[in-house]
Amino acid sequence: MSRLVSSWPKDVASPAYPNKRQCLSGSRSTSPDDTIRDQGGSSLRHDLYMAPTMGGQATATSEIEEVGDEMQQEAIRLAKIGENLFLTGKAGTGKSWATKRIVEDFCDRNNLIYATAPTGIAAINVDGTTIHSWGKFNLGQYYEDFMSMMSRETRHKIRTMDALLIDEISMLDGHLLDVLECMVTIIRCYDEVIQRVRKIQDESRSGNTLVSDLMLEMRWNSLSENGLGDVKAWGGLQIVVVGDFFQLPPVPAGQDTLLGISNVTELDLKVGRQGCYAFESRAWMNSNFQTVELTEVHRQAADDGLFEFLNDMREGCINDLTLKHQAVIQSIQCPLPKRDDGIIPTELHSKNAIVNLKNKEELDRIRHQSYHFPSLDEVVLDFHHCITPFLDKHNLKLDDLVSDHVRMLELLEVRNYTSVSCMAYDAVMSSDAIPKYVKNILQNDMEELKQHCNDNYFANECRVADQIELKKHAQVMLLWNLDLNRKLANGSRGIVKAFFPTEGYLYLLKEHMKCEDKKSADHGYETDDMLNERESNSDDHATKEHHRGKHQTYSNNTQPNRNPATYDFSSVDQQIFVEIQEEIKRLSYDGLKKEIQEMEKIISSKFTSLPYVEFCSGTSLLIRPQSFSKTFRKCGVATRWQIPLTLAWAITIHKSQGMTIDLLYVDLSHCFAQGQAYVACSRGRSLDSMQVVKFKPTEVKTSKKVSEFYDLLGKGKPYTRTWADTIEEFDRGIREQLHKKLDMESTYRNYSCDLCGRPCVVRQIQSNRNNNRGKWFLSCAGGNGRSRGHTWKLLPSSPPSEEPTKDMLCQIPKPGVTGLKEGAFKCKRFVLTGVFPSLGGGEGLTLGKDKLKELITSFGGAVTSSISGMTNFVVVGNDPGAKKLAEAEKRRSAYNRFAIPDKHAYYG
Ligand SMILES: Nc1ncnc2c1ncn2[C@@H]1O[C@H](COP(=O)(O)OP(=O)(O)OP(=O)(O)O)[C@@H](O)[C@H]1O
Repeated sequence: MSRLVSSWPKDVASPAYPNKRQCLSGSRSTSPDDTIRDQGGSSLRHDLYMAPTMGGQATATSEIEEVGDEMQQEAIRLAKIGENLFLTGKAGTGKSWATKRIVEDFCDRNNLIYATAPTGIAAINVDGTTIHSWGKFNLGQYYEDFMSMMSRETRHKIRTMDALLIDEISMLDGHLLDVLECMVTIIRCYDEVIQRVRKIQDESRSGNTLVSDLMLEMRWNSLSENGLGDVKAWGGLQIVVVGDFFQLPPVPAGQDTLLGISNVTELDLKVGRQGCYAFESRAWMNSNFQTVELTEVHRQAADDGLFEFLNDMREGCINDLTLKHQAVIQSIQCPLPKRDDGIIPTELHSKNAIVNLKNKEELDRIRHQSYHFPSLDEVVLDFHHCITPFLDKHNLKLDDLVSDHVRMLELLEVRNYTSVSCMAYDAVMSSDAIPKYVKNILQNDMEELKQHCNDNYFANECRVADQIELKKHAQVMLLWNLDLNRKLANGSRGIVKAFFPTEGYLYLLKEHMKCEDKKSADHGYETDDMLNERESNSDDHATKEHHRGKHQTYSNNTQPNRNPATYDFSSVDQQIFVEIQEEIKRLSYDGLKKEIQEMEKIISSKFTSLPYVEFCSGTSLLIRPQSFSKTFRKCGVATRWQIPLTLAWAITIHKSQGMTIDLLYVDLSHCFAQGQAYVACSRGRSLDSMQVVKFKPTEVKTSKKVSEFYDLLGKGKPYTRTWADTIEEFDRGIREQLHKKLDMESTYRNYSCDLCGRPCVVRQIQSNRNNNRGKWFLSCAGGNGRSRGHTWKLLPSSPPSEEPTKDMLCQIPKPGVTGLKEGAFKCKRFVLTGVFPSLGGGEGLTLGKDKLKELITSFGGAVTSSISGMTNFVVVGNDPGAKKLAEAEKRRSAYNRFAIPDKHAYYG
């Protein structure tokens, strides 16, 4: 592995070459015509605000040069001669710039290179696709079905391509890189290894080990023993990886399966893993990369000390502040002057909740009608894992139960969007053929899963909000990779132009479908409608159901007639109407069919109108709900149907990686990830165009592993720790946790509820609210815990040496300590947020909250966990939840509607 370091002096400005070519990511200038004029005072600012971050890049095209600096040229040369290349360097040194030139160079030579990145927005930055869509695989977290990745199309692509480029490599999981390498090698050397692979797959079916893990093992061990050791890494494919490991790390996979669901064993836990760096993979070790480290700064071109400061931040060297550091910190903390042109800075924050609060503030300034989009949340059990064993045991077939149930619902004309799994769950629960004990087990599993999804996925992890409020002219960001070719990815920015009736859109879709069907009929093909007619004339319903598939029958037939002969579009803007029609015409026949099916589901729920958004790339599109889901292995799936948009006056630091932002405001409070503070600050161009608040040198986190990796790289030595070590460590952690749980359970086994006397159970807090995740608590196994006054007490982090007495548990004071009259809070509902140090809650502990709750209930009040239209008081402590504050604020402005969950939503 070689390492080349630039000899270009940092303080010498690069020569200004004429701009012959447009920047690939392309900024669109804001013409006077673009300015929205019908909105009053703030309109100009809302529109102009889009300009600095177009396409995730605020690059001024006039600065782009045709020729790069010395090291950029060296990188392009190495890629050209076919070397495997690792292109790295500090933020703003022109890695993405050089990457685009490498891709151009391949294209000029008619060589096939695929530019990819781990996220949609990073992929757009290099005019590429995401690594997942390139590989056409659906790995999820567990890489189980390895062979299904190898579609004929993928195989052809991988065999015929010349190079694979991966940008933002710091965010790519090391284990995934190994899986990719294995896949590419096997495909490129298919004939040699396919027999072996089939054998592995057969063997793995009988055992418990994951197919992909076995295959990886084989790739590195057995294959070489069988004379395939000469198979080169990546099967000889050229690899170019680009990125800075000091920036954001891969997202950890988490440990979802620590749920007490039936049939989930300790073995299942093994697959919950932590993210690990790409340089920890065996693929990395064997890729024999030539390393080029870019050192010349292009983003922060001004000689104001910012670049040097950022470098020290990157490497975690700002604990002992020098005078120069102090001068920079002082300067970046100064507020930015207000601009005459109305442009306001792009705000970066560490957490979604803070971003949401800021965006809400900006939204409130717009004087247009609000449109509300409540999500549709579903939880379904993993049927195969949870129910099938019981059905088998009782010699029952799910198909029989489900179709009975479906027919019954059809008779009752129940209009509900739901999945077959939900139906099946209901079918099993309402069937007399299923013994009660099985139903109880399933119900417990379902409750456990629901609780887990509500506390974690729906409350914190899902990247789209449960309630979205939008207005015309709102700045928005897409949360879904809609179409990378049209630069519509997770992170793309846009502005809401209008709202369009969902029924009207469905009407247009169906009208177009009719035209298409007519065209096909004219050409002599049998259309879906003709097929339906033929089927309905047939007496044999069983055949019909078999022919069309249950799911389809279900979702179509339970819908009301949504085929109005005409639709009144008089309230819709003519131009937008035409644009939407044009967009519909772009859909393929299958795409149209799918769109109609999905829209039918959506209409049956809550989405009565849809936002029409103009994106920075120039494309305007009607945005319909998408399903955001998370699979809990062997337990079930949580799905949220929601419009994939979020307000975007402020964005999270994670979304900003790769951007250059001309006018920047950064709030560094609550930074949690390594490299996060560095990524945020390094988006700015100069000291006078950025403001940073809540900067604490001690909060600037860097990864020891990454420092070690770059140290070794500097010495020309390889990094030898692999993700397998990381996983082993992780497994060890889980095992320790399990043992601890057993210890805790046996220590507190004799404890019973203070209120009802039923036994208590030991559990761990799953939600990370108030940083409480992982803390142990003792709660009544029978009642609904704290809210009803049953025992709920935090436990010390490890079991005491002797048997605990009641005194050793956290004590709650008896009521009557205030001067309030009895029943003073009767019929009043309270919500508490934050910590209450004066009542004993500190460092994120809920102890103070418990005491306050006890006091409120002792005076007749009720304490609920979330704010609703019934809430009378929100009691705010230290460090309150931003979400709750925002909700309280919203309710105060007369928003008083309930989102009533659907029967099958299993939510709340
Ligand atoms: N050779 C060059 N000449 C002029 N401008 C350049 C050159 N290389 C990069 N730039 C400009 O410098 C800015 C930062 O470049 P780029 O985004 O490629 O850096 P990066 O190393 O990829 O940053 P990050 O790590 O933050 O993603 C961009 O505005 C880019 O257009």
